[in-house]
Amino acid sequence: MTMAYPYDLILFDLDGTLIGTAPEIADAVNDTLTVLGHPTVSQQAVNDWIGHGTRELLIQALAQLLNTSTQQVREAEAFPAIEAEFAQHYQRRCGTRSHLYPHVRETLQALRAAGVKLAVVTNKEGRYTQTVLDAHQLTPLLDHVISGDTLPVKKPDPAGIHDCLRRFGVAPGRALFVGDSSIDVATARNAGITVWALPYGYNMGEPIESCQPDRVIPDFSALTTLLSACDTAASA
Ligand SMILES: O=C(O)COP(=O)(O)O
Repeated sequence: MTMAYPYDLILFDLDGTLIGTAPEIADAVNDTLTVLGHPTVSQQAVNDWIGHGTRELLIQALAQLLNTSTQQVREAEAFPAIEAEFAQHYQRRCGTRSHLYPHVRETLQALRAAGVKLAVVTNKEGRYTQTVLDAHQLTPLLDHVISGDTLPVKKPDPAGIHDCLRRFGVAPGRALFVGDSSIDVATARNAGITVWALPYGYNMGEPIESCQPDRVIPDFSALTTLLSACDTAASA
């Protein structure tokens, strides 16, 4: 018998939820800073800057090093060239030091086999999203991917979720967001869908409980167990 899950569509954040990407993001940022003749930044600092896309992360790193505002970095004449330099390093680093979190692949496979539509909604720019997903052979398991530059707005704007709901003809009550940060919780709340959160990702240094997701789940095996329990409860 095919498992009937309580959700027809599950949307996943990428960085810190499906894949631990922080080490190779730090490598690319530090490659860039080294070329520019700046000191490097720590892994912890990079972890805490993840969330608004790699462009914003690079801006934060430069603002800290140059002791200036993010606005000034964003508007600096030299910034486009720095971003282009970073792009080369990040494309090269993508997939080299990231890792899939435990039980992610089996969970996505099981959900897909049960007919649940699966999508990624990330703030990471599209070209890097694709490289990271391909490096971990996740692309064939996903029905749709929305990156930080796919739409005119990114998370916490709910447009990415709305796009997926429309695309798959799913009502908000039948969709679940699984993420690792306050940005993900806010995005799901803005779209009016349920949100479960993992505690091991990147939440700008804050414990995930402080964002008040509907549930905190320890890992992906718990996700399957909880969804199956919902099924048992529904059919009891
Ligand atoms: O690239 C980022 O900063 C954030 O990416 P995420 O939305 O997948 O967490």
